[in-house]
Amino acid sequence: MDSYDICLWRPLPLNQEITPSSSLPTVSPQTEDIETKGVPVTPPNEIDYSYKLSAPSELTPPGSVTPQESASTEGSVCGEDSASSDDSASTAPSEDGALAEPEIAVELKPETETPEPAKPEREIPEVVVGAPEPATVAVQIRAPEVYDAFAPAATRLRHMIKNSSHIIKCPGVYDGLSARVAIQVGFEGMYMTGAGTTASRLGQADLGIAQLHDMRTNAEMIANLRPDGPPLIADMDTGYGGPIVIAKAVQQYHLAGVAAFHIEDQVIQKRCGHLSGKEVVDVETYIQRIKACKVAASQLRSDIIVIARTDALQSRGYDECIERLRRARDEGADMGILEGVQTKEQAAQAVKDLAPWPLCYNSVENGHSPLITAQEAQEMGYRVIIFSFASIAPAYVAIKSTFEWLKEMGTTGSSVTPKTIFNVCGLSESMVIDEASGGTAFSKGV
Ligand SMILES: C[C@](O)(C(=O)O)[C@H](CC(=O)O)C(=O)O
Repeated sequence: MDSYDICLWRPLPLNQEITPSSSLPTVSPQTEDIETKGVPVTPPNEIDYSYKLSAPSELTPPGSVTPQESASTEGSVCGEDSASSDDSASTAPSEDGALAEPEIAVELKPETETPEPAKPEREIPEVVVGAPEPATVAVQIRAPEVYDAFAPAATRLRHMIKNSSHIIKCPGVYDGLSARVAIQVGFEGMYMTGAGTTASRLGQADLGIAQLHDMRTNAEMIANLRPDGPPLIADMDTGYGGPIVIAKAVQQYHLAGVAAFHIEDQVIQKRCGHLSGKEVVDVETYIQRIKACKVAASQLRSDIIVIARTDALQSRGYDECIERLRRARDEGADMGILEGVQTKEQAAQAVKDLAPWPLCYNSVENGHSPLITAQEAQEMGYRVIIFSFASIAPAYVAIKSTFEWLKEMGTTGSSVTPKTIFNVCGLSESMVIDEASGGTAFSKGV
């Protein structure tokens, strides 16, 4: 028994103030170590991939096309470039959704200047948190500026949660392209939605159909697009089994490079948290799940962040949810999610009731919860906000309206070039690698 008692590893807790001595050491990449003679290579996080962030003024509000509007707008093609579309297509909403098409200007020369780490375009204003004392402390922690791009994503996310005064906004991504767009736009973190993974990989509804293999392979691909990029929070549903399977799931997510995951208390035959008729397991079974996560993470010496989610609101009420989350917290869960909150007041109350334990808000627009913006969630004291449907919903709208147009007109009317997509998906990264390796794959252009 003793040999299994290896829970000595204690990752940095998220609900305690950190001191400089517990901060990550800053690693300055040794450029000369990775420079080969005659083939100048910059460290991975210093390569100029020549991506340009869109200016906020160029952005079209993503909510500007609702599924209803799209269905009823004959001939409109979501995601088309009106400037270069033909007459009929020019009625369509502006191109690339919210994205200005990046000019591909592949720079194969080594950088002369060290690039700034991606920063949000607009500073998020400092907020005064209206929560009671402990929550205020948890939210206002400002640790020293330490950020190591080479640290595991889990470690980086832990430090981001501890060290930033603003809420970490994570768009839901469900495949490589949506994740690439999140990286291109410059998000600090990403969220792999189980609903979106199930819909896109399996063509199925969020009913517990996706299994560990489906989820892990998707998460692994997304997390490794840019290992030094935005940390990935991934859905782990119910953990896909009992404690042994859950421990395997944690191991697989850890090895996949996932920074954080949430595990819930629904029965294995679960459903989306924003559907009615959810059933939850008893508290002891839920706590077993959390313990299994912590044992596995501990064995792996992993910083992976365990987010305990409860779906008990519908069937057991608010107080039992808070009790479940408290128990999960006491078992070492790093963060909590109260799924499907019914009112803004309830969302704010949960932060207060669980303070200083950090909470993540799951924003499912048009789901069972009220619309809460990132700013509002920040003011309530939430530390992370995930927007589960942020890519799958607009993708559906765009694909459907384009297909309707194609069916009618015999052409998509699209102005997006193949290169636009390839650029987002790392064309220039591949070119840099080829050039630096002495390859000539792109010597005649691309
Ligand atoms: C967060 C979630 O687990 C997801 O898979 O994205 C879903 C989102 C949804 O299906 O509405 C959930 O909230 O259960």
